[in-house]
Amino acid sequence: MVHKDYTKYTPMMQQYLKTKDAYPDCLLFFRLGDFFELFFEDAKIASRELDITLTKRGKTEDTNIPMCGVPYHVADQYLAKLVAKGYRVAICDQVEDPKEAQGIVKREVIRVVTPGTFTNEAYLKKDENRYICAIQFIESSAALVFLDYSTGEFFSLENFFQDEDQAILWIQDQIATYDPKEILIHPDLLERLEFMNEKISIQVVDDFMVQKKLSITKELEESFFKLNMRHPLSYSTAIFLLNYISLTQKTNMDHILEIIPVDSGEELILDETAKKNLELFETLGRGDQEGSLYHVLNKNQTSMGARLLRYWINHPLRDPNKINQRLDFVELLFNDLIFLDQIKTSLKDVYDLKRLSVKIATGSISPRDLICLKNTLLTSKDLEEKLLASQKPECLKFVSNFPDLSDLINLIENTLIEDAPVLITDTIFIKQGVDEQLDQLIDARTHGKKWLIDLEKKEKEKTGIKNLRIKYNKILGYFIEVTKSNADAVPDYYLRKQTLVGSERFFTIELKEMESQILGSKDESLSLQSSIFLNLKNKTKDYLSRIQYTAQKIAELDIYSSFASLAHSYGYVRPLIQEDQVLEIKEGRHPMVEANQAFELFVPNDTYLNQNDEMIALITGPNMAGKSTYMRQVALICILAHIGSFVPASQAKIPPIDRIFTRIGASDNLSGGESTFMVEMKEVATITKEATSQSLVILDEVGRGTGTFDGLSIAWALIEYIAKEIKAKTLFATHYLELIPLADRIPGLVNLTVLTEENEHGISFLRKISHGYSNQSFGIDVAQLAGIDPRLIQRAKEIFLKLKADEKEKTPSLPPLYEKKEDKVFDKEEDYTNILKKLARIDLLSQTPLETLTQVQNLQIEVKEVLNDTSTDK
Ligand SMILES: Nc1ncnc2c1ncn2[C@@H]1O[C@H](COP(=O)(O)OP(=O)(O)OP(=O)(O)O)[C@@H](O)[C@H]1O
Repeated sequence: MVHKDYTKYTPMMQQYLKTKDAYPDCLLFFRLGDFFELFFEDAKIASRELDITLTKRGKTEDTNIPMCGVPYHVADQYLAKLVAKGYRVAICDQVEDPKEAQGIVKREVIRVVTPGTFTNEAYLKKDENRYICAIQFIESSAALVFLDYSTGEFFSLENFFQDEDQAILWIQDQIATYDPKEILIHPDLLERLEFMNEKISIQVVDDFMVQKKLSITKELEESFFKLNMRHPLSYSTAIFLLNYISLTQKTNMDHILEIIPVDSGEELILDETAKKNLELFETLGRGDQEGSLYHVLNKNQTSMGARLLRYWINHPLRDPNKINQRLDFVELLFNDLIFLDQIKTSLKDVYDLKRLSVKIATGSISPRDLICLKNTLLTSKDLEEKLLASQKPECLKFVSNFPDLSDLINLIENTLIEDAPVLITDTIFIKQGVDEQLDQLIDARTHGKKWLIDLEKKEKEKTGIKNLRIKYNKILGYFIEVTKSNADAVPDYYLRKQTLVGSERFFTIELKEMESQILGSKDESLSLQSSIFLNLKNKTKDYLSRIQYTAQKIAELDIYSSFASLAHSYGYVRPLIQEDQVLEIKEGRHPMVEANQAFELFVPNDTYLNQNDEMIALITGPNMAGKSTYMRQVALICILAHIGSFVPASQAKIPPIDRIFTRIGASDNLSGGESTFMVEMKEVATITKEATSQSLVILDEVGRGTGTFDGLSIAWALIEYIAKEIKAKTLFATHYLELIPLADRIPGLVNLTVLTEENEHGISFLRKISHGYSNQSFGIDVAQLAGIDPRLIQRAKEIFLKLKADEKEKTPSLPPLYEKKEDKVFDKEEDYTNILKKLARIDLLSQTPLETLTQVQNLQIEVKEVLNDTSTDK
């Protein structure tokens, strides 16, 4: 609602309404004295969302104006709640001293707090970045930029797509990876995207035009220049996002030093499905962080390390050299426990430099923060010295470009006392010797205090009043207090100031004079300290890029030491990264199942996959045997190796992998309007379109979501397709026993099974993978273990025996094997004869109509193929 007629309101309300009308999509926090107040509709929303009392202030046309408010010094606490619920809040503060104001105090919106730009670290998750994102999709090119304003981390991604659906999928994958809290997007694109996370705040942008000239650092300008050369769409998207930040934050952005273009060609790609299925950040069932890969790996001492680890897991490397560089460092720390311990101990004291950087840039850093910065920089110097002293080549390389921040350390150390406060008050926090005038003022204050003590002593002696005290409060200033019983003993020169129930308060001319000296020096020293501190804050800005770089180095070191500790705790080994496309794991374990298994010991298993005779492993075995665990374990070991971690195995050779695909049940999207089977088929479609011979494919029971024949046929055809067309290393778990004989017919396909033992008590799981197959599912035994009513189990057993007995003793006729067209030597006549022979062999009397139908359908396909080939021949 726009309030056109302001005249019926008081001047203060008019000021409020004009400001509110300029920010219609925000709640307006309007500073009145020590409170931020909200009025009208805003007040109703805030009182509901923040659970604060709704009151009223004044009236308009006989109706009360609703009002509620929050104390200004704790406003962030309420802002955090509002932005978490997706609101934007405009902060309208007093921009002149009320004492100097003529008429109504001048107020302006100093900042708009939005879900993606809220930076108070007390309310941010320590181990998670908080991104704001802008997206553009123009003529087949899609660009996304992600900025964590609280740390200055800035990334761009750009891709070209021929297929629009693929572009949408890609955009959604990136959004799921970075999990932004706020998105700037064009309405047309918004319509085509499906946001799983409803908490994301969406800002619809009709036009990505830049409205304001930006003031950015030289470093950022340079990286923008490079970005514009390679990815112009990302460039314009990034400029727009920064423009938005500048318009809402109304402050500088000097902590944003570069934009990093993310090149997916250099990464092992993990789409959202794979991340979910492999439980990289949360468990499948309850969505808990505990039990995820991130949780097992995160042994970091610092928040910076914990956040960087998230990034590394989301973006595993593909280049063996880069992976080996990380592994070298982990190995070095792994082999030197004392050194590892020293580094971990030092890292414990490290402060979050990245989140400090936004405070430095915006000038909101406190004296206490600067002391923390100085101490962290001292620790970083100490770490650098430790690494240098080790004389190890990896360490020397790591510290070779460590920035020198000694000047800044000295500057802070020489200016601030160690116990510096969070808020600037009149307490002294600037060191002696920094400013002569300040020293004199402090002297006067100290002298004044001593004078007061002496005066108290002198007056006690003079008057003989033992409990005479000199006290101070804000209203009366300094005064002499005596109890009522001694009031008669006070001398004439005592002037009465206040009478209380049990005491009398006086002053003297002498005391009044000293009071103005002491209080004057207090005010003066406060303003002098503030200006010295302001100067220090400004100088600190010059060191921002070096501070950011140090933060990055500390975060990396933290992860390396975390990986080394993890390797020790769980007995991980360094993987060998080799290009020959052989994946070989000896005694591999599942990192999360192993870490969470308190009672049962994890049974290790071997894996061998190559690009020739052992490319696809078909895994059969009873329910609950451990098939899914085994397949996930292989994928997780590959991911661990690609992020530079040791792996849970006794030996591992891992080839560079371009992408891990997973098709594992239970990830249906019913709320998104798709059936379980449709989701399954979409995932299979992605695999067939995008997997390459360097991919790892995990397929768990593909086809089980539909009728047996459909499901079996799809599973069968998929195995053939992977073996012939894609040649990706694949693990395929199934209960379709009909697929087992395929190993004899499809080169590269091998059968694996999980061993079990049967005894008089039923089935026991050995969890051991072995070559071979299992043609029993033991589904009823597992149902019994699950506690299903024994009567139901008994009946199921009877039905099972009956069905088995009815089964005809015959080898099912198999459809012809898939053949690649170019391999086929074309002979029309011979083909027709073969088809006719097959038709003649169909045993109409002994098989079911459905079986006959399937066989005829297959023959029909073959006939069509021959006809097609003939027509292209002509
Ligand atoms: N190697 C192992 N060592 C110890 N426990 C294991 C091992 N593998 C699996 N398990 C445990 O066995 C249970 C079943 O494993 P999993 O889900 O992998 O079986 P499955 O064969 O895929 O079953 P289904 O066919 O019913 O899906 C899990 O709880 C897991 O923790």
